[in-house]
Amino acid sequence: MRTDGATLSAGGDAVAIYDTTLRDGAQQQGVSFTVEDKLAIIALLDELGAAYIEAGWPGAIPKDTELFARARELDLATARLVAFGSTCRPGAHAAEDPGLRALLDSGADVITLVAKSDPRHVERALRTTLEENLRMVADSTALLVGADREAMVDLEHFFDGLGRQADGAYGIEVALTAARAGAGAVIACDTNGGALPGVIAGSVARLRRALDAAGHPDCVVGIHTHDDSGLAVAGAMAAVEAGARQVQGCVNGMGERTGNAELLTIIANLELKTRFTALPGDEAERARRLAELSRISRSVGEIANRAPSTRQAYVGAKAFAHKAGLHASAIRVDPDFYQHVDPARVGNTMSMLVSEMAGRASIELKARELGIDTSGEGDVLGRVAEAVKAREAAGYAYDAADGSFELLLRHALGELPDYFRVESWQASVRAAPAGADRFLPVDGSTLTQAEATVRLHAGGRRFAVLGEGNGPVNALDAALCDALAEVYPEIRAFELTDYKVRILDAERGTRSIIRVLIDLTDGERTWSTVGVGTDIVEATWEALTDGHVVGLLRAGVAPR
Ligand SMILES: CC(=O)SCCNC(=O)CCNC(=O)[C@H](O)C(C)(C)COP(=O)(O)OP(=O)(O)OC[C@H]1O[C@@H](n2cnc3c(N)ncnc32)[C@H](O)[C@@H]1OP(=O)(O)O
Ligand SMILES: CC(=O)C(=O)O
Repeated sequence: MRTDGATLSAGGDAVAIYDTTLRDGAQQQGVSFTVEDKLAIIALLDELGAAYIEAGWPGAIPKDTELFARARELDLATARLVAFGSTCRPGAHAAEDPGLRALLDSGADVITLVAKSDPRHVERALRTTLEENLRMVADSTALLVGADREAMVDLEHFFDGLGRQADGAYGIEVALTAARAGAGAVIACDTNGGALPGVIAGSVARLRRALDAAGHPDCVVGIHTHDDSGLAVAGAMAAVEAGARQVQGCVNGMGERTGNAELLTIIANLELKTRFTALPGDEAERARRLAELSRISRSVGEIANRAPSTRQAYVGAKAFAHKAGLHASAIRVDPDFYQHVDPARVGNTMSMLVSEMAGRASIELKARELGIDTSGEGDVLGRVAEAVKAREAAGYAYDAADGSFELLLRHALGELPDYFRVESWQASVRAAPAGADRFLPVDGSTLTQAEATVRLHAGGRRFAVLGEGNGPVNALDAALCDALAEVYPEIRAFELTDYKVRILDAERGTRSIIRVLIDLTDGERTWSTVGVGTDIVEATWEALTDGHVVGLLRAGVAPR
């Protein structure tokens, strides 16, 4: 029984999830999977419960030929591996087509063939007749079926073709030809990503009716959409409503040009908002699989070396992050007021962002998220909200620096531990030696040298430490770390993972206010801090010292 959101459909049914991250997803600029990458993603998709994983085009791409050879050893729990290819060439017999032979030799027991279904493409791109294209589809499909393979046919440019033809019959005829030859599924492809959801729904319904009327009720209709109009998921959902029972897409919306339909969003939509099922198993089993969506998104992103968008529906790191004070005040009563589903159902979490848009409720909820009890501290909440607004007006940005916010809050609550006290710091940069060639090849060394001195008190002792580095920030960091590590050896594990600088009033040029945001990790936890100043080193120093305090706090270190 689904409880979240609206029910989009009255009739229940199972929709087969067909992942094409490894084939169409790999058609995205900058994506290049190794065989090992593909094997790792196959394992993740199988864990998730995809019905089909289109893993590549053996015969056309050598790595995919190797992948299918190695995949023979795989023992997949839910998924079936699909080899992708095209129909035979015009004028050639399917049985003699080297491409089809390679698909059969791949050992894949499911094979999807792409076929032209728009007369314009048949006549101008394939340079053959409409009849010959039907013959190619029939022969190629029959060859696969005759070899005991499950055959599917992608109807390339299906919607463009139907839209342009006076009677719109050819795309349907290609589908019926494939079904007659034994195809188990015909997939309506919005290859150029230009079709609107209403058009997709109407055309898919028409295709379904045509197959039924021709005596092929068992031939599944699939949908394959691209995001060129920003409507790939909407188109796929509309197609399911209209009778499609297989949905193709890619994890994190990877794919050619603007990408394919984001498959995880479709799975979540189907499972949480319709009566259709997208994952295998009973209700408890499907809920368990659904809760893996966020992890799968991140893992595939890591393997592809393309971090998913933090704003990605359902699974993005910020998909349930709330910034507006009015939202927070209602969320305090019930998170459902500003969330379309419970984030836990897709393995995600809610988070509060504190900024100039915060009210007391935002501060209270963020404090709760940080494990800080603010009950009975109504005045403090108000004061902190005001302080955040005033400091953001001066250039700070707390929604990207929850570590700095924690310090502000703990200070207001009188709970900020006194780890160390800075007496003074200074940093200097020495210019390149006279006569040095600034157009020398870059070899990792720099032409400038920097040093910094930090004087501070910690653990009842005074430290005066000189640091050297390849820049003033690096030198300051070295000096601060050397001084503090005498008392707090824990900070040796702290590592800077990101450093962002922003000029806040660019029209003032080099006299501008500078904001520095840094991300730190101790290998277990990550946190962010912010510093503001008229000087980049001054802003960095603030972010850096705050970063060390937050790190000690989060590691549970007591002041020494
Ligand atoms: C919509 C999609 O995303 S479909 C997936 C597309 N994916 C890829 O193209 C990735 C892999 N492709 C490749 O490695 C190569 O393009 C190959 C090996 C398939 C073909 O390479 P080549 O033989 O050098 O041909 P080329 O790429 O120049 O052109 C494609 C040929 O296939 C033909 N073709 C295109 N679609 C089809 C089809 N559905 N059925 C049969 N032939 C087709 C074209 O007309 C063209 O024929 P031509 O060589 O007589 O002009
Ligand atoms: C088959 C395919 O990838 C397309 O038509 O977009």
